[in-house]
Amino acid sequence: MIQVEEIYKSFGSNDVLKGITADFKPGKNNLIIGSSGSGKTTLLKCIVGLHEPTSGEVLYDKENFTSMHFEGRVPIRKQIGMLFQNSALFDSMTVEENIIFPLNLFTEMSRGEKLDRANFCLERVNLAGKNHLYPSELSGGMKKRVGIARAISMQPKYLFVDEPNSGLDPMTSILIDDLISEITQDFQTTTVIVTHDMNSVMGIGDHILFLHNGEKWWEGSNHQIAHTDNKELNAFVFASKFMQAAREKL
Ligand SMILES: Nc1ncnc2c1ncn2[C@@H]1O[C@H](COP(=O)(O)OP(=O)(O)OP(=O)(O)O)[C@@H](O)[C@H]1O
Repeated sequence: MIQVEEIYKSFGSNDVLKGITADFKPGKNNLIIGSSGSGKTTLLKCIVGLHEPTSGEVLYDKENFTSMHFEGRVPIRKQIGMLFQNSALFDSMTVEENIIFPLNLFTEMSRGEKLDRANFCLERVNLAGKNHLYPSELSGGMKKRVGIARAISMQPKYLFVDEPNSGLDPMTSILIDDLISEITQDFQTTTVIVTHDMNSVMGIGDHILFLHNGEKWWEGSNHQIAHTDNKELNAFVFASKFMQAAREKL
């Protein structure tokens, strides 16, 4: 479990996060949503240590990550998998080399063990046999799946995903969401996803945090969100005509 306690983050005079407290549980898809500039990415970066919070704490399974120095954080970092918005694959490496990259950095595994792990991960994302392709030979959806395979190569306890659906068509987006959700279930990862995508919210939102102007404005599940009377959340969720029409049927 990840606990975020009273996180504040300012950049100069810009107070971006204003006291966010939340728990993210294992085996759940924890979604952070909110309009542009509400602080979603800043919160994600504070949780993984890419930003230091101005105040407040982040705990990984009760261990205070925020108060640790670089060296102390290494064991927790090794248990973190990340899928970045643009998949962030290395273009000069094959699919297999991309997946093995973290294993080379962080483990003493033999070459055979690394290849076995790469093949297991590729199978898990339905890309078995694509080992020797280069990223330029892959579609956007396939790149995301390779990104997921790399993110799970270290068998992470914690999985962070930034905008998994950006640049994907609706059908592929749903496949990627379902894959992330299955992995969360199968490996009981604590998964934290930043998203704008209302299909994701409705489809896989076990636990949703809605940020508004840097504050936690609402928290609940996808079942609850459809019936909320929170004005700002309603405006966000039902901004499109399609969602307004869908609400009539809920
Ligand atoms: N490194 C930084 N230095 C200064 N200001 C920053 C930095 N990172 C983010 N900000 C500011 O923090 C605010 C929130 O940005 P953030 O990227 O967290 O929002 P977001 O909700 O993820 O937005 P979007 O949905 O558009 O990605 C913005 O005003 C942004 O300018």
